[in-house]
Amino acid sequence: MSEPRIIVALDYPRAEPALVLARTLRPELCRLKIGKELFTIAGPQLIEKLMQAGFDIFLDLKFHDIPHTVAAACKAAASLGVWMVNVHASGGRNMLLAAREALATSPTKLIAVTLLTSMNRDDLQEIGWQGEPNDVVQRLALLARDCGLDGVVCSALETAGLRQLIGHDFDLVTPGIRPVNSRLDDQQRIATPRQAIQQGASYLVIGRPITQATDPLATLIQLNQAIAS
Ligand SMILES: O=c1ccn([C@@H]2O[C@H](COP(=O)(O)O)[C@@H](O)[C@H]2O)c(=O)[nH]1
Repeated sequence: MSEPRIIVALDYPRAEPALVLARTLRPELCRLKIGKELFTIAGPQLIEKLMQAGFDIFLDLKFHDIPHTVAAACKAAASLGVWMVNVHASGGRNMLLAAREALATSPTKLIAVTLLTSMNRDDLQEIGWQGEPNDVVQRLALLARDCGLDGVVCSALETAGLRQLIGHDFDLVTPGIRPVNSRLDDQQRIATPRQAIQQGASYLVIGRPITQATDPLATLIQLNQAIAS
């Protein structure tokens, strides 16, 4: 069986519901993502339990700070044995290089967030970032690649362009995945799972469409079928 391409975002306020959901899912069908909310409350202990259950973990803490601090944080995160960690590409070259250097001998993947999938053109203008979302994503992805990172977080709307620009040896991790007829919630740059894979995404981050489904396992199986066919 090929590696799982879906990463389920466990955005929960406590460990218990995350563990309950994980017990219904299977490591051959998905990886799991732990973000700021759940890690703040449940920490390394929960990661350990989920890894013992066989899941690869993406620790999505999106570090963004001075280079020394981010390097130390990445090292601490990777020491938990997680599969993937991330930083914000907008932290700049020195921060990205420091993060890369900190994980130089680690098997943990290091990727950078380009532009949050909850942001659109107007949001960009308001914070004074030049260009369209696609331009910003390409600029930051090239910077991340130059600094030796393993990939970036972007929306599926930018993946085809990034594949042309950067090629295939670079992970493109895409949140903002919404199956047809599902709620947008706070996401703005979205695509269906199938569109994302067709456009060149390596991994799809999917939270609420799975975690809030009546039957999360059945939904995960359907989504895997949709991206396989
Ligand atoms: O640009 C980004 C970066 C990270 N995320 C995270 O992905 C999930 C998406 O959850 P949904 O419920 O499927 O919207 C969430 O944990 C975010 O923190 C993102 O959405 N966009």
